[in-house]
Amino acid sequence: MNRGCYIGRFQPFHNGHLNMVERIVEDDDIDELVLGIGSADASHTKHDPFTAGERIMMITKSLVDLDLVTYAVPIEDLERNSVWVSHVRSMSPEFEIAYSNNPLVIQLFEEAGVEVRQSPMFNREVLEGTEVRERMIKGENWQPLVPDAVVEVVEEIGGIERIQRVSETDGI
Ligand SMILES: Nc1ncnc2c1ncn2[C@@H]1O[C@H](COP(=O)(O)OP(=O)(O)OP(=O)(O)O)[C@@H](O)[C@H]1O
Ligand SMILES: NC(=O)c1ccc[n+]([C@@H]2O[C@H](COP(=O)(O)O)[C@@H](O)[C@H]2O)c1
Repeated sequence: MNRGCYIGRFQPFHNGHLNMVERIVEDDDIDELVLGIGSADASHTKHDPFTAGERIMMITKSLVDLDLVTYAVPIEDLERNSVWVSHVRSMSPEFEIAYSNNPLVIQLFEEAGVEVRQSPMFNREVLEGTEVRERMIKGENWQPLVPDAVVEVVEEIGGIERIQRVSETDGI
């Protein structure tokens, strides 16, 4: 039994993340997958608009039809990178393989002796959290970049009004 762990901020969970999960499903040696929600303590900013709970909703609803057991686990940031992998382990179901394309995350897991698997970037020109958030702020067409379930969650929580308001300057 092997469990994987895919870490990201998922602000919001978009189709690039979904493609990555679908690719992990194809890894025959992976039976279950943890989605580690990084910067879990961050919310209500332009860079990190959604709470950990809202990101859990986005991920759970987007992956509901997937043929894989998944766990979404919030992971708060720490001041010290050197102990971050222990911190992740302390919050997560046990896992053997980490999935990430983030150089710092890869470095920290490899130093801790964890196998790391990367994936190609899917349609990265548009499938990027920063691009999705920019489109939300400008009132542009962000919906095609995310799973339908994420559109529903963003609507339910008033996410567009929130990101637009917290991105405003107060004019001072
Ligand atoms: N289009 C994509 N294809 C494959 N992997 C991706 C894609 N976008 C992000 N990832 C990977 O998913 C993980 C989590 O990414 P993250 O939540 O930071 O999304 P992001 O799109 O890079 O967001 P942001 O622009 O907010 O930094 C990282 O390892 C990242 O490299
Ligand atoms: N010291 C730390 O708290 C530490 C170290 C490495 C990664 N992280 C987090 O892991 C996540 C990595 O996700 P991304 O690949 O989406 O950037 C981020 O939330 C990042 O803050 C935290």
